[in-house]
Amino acid sequence: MSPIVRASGLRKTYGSGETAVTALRDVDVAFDAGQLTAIMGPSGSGKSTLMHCIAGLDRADGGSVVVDGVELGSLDDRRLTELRRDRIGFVFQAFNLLPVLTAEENIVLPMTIAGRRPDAEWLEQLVATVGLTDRRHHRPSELSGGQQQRVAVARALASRPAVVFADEPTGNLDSRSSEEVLRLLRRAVDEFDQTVVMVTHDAHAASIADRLLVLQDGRIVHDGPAGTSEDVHARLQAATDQVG
Ligand SMILES: Nc1ncnc2c1ncn2[C@@H]1O[C@H](COP(=O)(O)OP(=O)(O)OP(=O)(O)O)[C@@H](O)[C@H]1O
Repeated sequence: MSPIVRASGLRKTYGSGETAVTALRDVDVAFDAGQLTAIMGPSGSGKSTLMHCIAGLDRADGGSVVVDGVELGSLDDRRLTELRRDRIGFVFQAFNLLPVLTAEENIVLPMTIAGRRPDAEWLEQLVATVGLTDRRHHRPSELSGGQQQRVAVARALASRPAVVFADEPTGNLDSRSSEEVLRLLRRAVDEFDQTVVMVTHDAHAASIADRLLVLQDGRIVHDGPAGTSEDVHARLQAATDQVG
């Protein structure tokens, strides 16, 4: 079975000359379907850059990215936007919900824009799974941070994308809401066979993953099972010590 996402020889440098910063150095990585992967690493190690390049939010300087069988480098901006809308789900630290829309309208928005209607039964299941059945007609300002992030997770899952990218999904949440969001991402993988890739600074969040990638200075320095929070912590420490 071929992976859902594959990056080969990915390179990215910001700026030029003396002030140039190399954020990715020949990164090769593949993500199989139905797995939850956590990406960790010290600040500035290239996590966001890697996620943005493999999610089609930014273009790498070299190498290739294939998502769901499509080589991103071959797409013009319009096609890339369509691929992101149709095949990729996003969860951001800042929720990014539209304030004038209700929870349910936010959930179906990407599909509405694409001119598609979500299957009614699937929508019911999704709203129930994220625990928002009685809040579906509320606007974001009437919801807690945890509830808003659950809306964002449902929105990411609504079109049954090939892959969901979550960038620090618990970064703005208290521990109880974080736990709820993490449990949801885990359920998306276990029950809906969703593929999820999550960037996080939180060792506990990473411990719910199947796989842990650790980045250091634009390279992957660890790739293996996530294990417990303590395991994650030790991996991160080892990667940091190794270079620092
Ligand atoms: N737009 C940009 N212009 C210049 N340099 C950048 C830009 N974006 C990132 N960088 C640099 O590239 C490197 C990798 O940054 P990146 O944001 O990918 O790291 P990160 O691991 O996600 O960090 P953090 O955990 O702090 O979010 C850093 O040295 C950063 O300063």
